[in-house]
Amino acid sequence: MELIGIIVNPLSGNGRGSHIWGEVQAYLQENHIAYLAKLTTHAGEATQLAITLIQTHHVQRIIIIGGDGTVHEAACGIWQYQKHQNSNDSSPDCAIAVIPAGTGNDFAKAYGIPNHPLEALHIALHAAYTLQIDLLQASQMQQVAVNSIGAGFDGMVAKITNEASYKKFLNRLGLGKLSYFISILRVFATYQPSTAWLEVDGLITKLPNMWLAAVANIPFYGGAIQICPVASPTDGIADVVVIQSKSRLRLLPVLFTVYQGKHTQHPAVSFYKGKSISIQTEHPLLVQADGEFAGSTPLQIELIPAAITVIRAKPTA
Ligand SMILES: Nc1ncnc2c1ncn2[C@@H]1O[C@H](COP(=O)(O)OP(=O)(O)OP(=O)(O)O)[C@@H](O)[C@H]1O
Repeated sequence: MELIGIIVNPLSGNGRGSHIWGEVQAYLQENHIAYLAKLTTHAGEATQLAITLIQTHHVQRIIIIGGDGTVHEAACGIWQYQKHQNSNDSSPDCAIAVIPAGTGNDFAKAYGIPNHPLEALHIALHAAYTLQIDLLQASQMQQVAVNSIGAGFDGMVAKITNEASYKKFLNRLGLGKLSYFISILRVFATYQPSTAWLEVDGLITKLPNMWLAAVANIPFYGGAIQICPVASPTDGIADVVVIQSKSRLRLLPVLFTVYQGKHTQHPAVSFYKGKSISIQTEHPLLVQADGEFAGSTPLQIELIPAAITVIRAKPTA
């Protein structure tokens, strides 16, 4: 019988992870499903937990109960393990699945995973649909991102959201996504754009008055903001979205259309595509990777094609 690895962030979604784990555990036990669960005890631990589950317990599937931050860490572990795997080792790659328990849950949304824990669990257990997804590797972080890496405005939003007391409060009310919107409004009121230089596959573009530059692997970030509607995790290419404006007021329409992905024609917004991306800035800007604060610019990002396997929901026609 296959042993299924499970990583739980009990604190994700302000305790939702712990609650969901109780429900999932009861189902697994009632149905005599073999599993090995590891609960995180501190930030950053899910990377090593994923490596241990694969290396020591030989799991071929890891289910994450948590938010995008925990998925990010576990994906780093799976990728690091696979990278150092002996090339003679023919054992199949370890797939990752998610039962969303976080605040934003953009990863789950991108792969059609429902919010209902047992429905998400069924998808993870049946594993009828899988995808080999690209990853974004940020060289200075020794990390990979599954969703996006962004600098500037969104780095600041990630930082203040993760520190905000209203995130906890809104999660308790089941309104966690609203916390990103509140942070966006807060940052929007005071953010000062600056000059940056974007290099995509060797082509350098100067970006005066840059608010943000985000490299996207999926269309969403920040709790279902459709920042880059055309981004695909399976096309072997990264999409870069840049927002530039001298005027704050001029960006208001972007703020209110970006949730539906209808900001793409706005003159302040531009898109690029490439595999090797660097972002240099006149002064260090905050960086987010999968919604977690991840240092500051400069950034060098490489796309790693078809790097890990994701268990997804049945694709809609
Ligand atoms: N036991 C723990 N104690 C403290 N921090 C933890 C623990 N386990 C994980 N973390 C950290 O919590 C951060 C957020 O976790 P996660 O993304 O799962 O939940 P979230 O913040 O509620 O959701 P989202 O990322 O969707 O906003 C991660 O950076 C992770 O490293």
